[in-house]
Amino acid sequence: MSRHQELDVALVVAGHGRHYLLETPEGREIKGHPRGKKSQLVVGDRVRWQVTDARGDEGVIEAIEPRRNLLYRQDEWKTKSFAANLDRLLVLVAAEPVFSESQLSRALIAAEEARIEVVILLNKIDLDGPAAFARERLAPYKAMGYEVLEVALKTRREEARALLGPRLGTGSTLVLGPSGTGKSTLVNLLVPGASAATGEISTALNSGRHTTTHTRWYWLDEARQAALIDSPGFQEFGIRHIERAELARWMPDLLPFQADCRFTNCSHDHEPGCAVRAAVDRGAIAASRYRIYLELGEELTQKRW
Ligand SMILES: Nc1nc2c(ncn2[C@@H]2O[C@H](COP(=O)(O)OP(=O)(O)OP(=O)(O)O)[C@@H](O)[C@H]2O)c(=O)[nH]1
Ligand SMILES: [Zn+2]
Repeated sequence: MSRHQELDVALVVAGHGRHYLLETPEGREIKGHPRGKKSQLVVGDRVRWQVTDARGDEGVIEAIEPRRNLLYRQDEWKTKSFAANLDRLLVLVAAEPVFSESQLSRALIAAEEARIEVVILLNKIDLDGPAAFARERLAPYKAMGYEVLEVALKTRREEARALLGPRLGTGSTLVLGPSGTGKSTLVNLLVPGASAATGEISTALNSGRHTTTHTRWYWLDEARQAALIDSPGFQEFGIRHIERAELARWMPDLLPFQADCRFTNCSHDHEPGCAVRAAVDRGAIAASRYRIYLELGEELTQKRW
């Protein structure tokens, strides 16, 4: 048993640089400072802490509890963690702007590898033409087993709330979505007062912008059974942490075929007797997904320096 076992537990609900906002089981907010120089804490972490001030609202973080999972991205230069101890990932896409299938696939692969359940949410279905096109592009993802929900977060608010409320009603959900898809609209629909909280943090940090600049945990209900985690936008979802040889394993449409390849270490690229390529040829795997597989495979094969 760890020597920190007798200390109080708290949840990391936000982090800015070297400071963390912790929440006690009673719902009190504590300003937490990690011991040591480098800190690896992320939102969703549970920590053991010890009070350091007379009022009891500041403390030092002594230890981090083991994580159930951690979602992160990794490019050539750095690793960026999104959050820990997630029950699901909600990938938000929209009819407009047209979403990148590569970015979507990257998020799904990272979630599969981290064993985190995924829900794909298509927003702006009030835009008929673009929505039909988006649906078409999402069809392969539905076919490979992903849950795809559809909403118009701005124009059909009650309908969206009725659909998402129960679906996200337990556990922690991280929301990822490119800029302009309606991430703020989603958070504000489900978390009354969220924009004020974002503003407060922006003011405190002098960032002056009322967009999400930090990852933040929001409770969805008073009983604090369900949470939504909002995180800032990013350019590219690097998946350098995925093994090249394992890539197809995290792609549910490729996975069932690879056992039938002639070579057990088939890269599904050029080898004879490749069952994955045969499946692509007869349309059992979407051409777009195979293209993404090849691109990602290439990326993961490149030397790091
Ligand atoms: N037509 C339509 N527009 C929507 C819907 N939901 C959001 N929008 C619009 O889409 C734009 C982007 O919405 P935001 O919620 O600001 O998107 P965001 O993803 O937070 O974008 P960033 O702030 O750039 O990160 C806004 O102009 C919204 O009004 C919808 O259901 N239908
Ligand atoms: Zn193969």
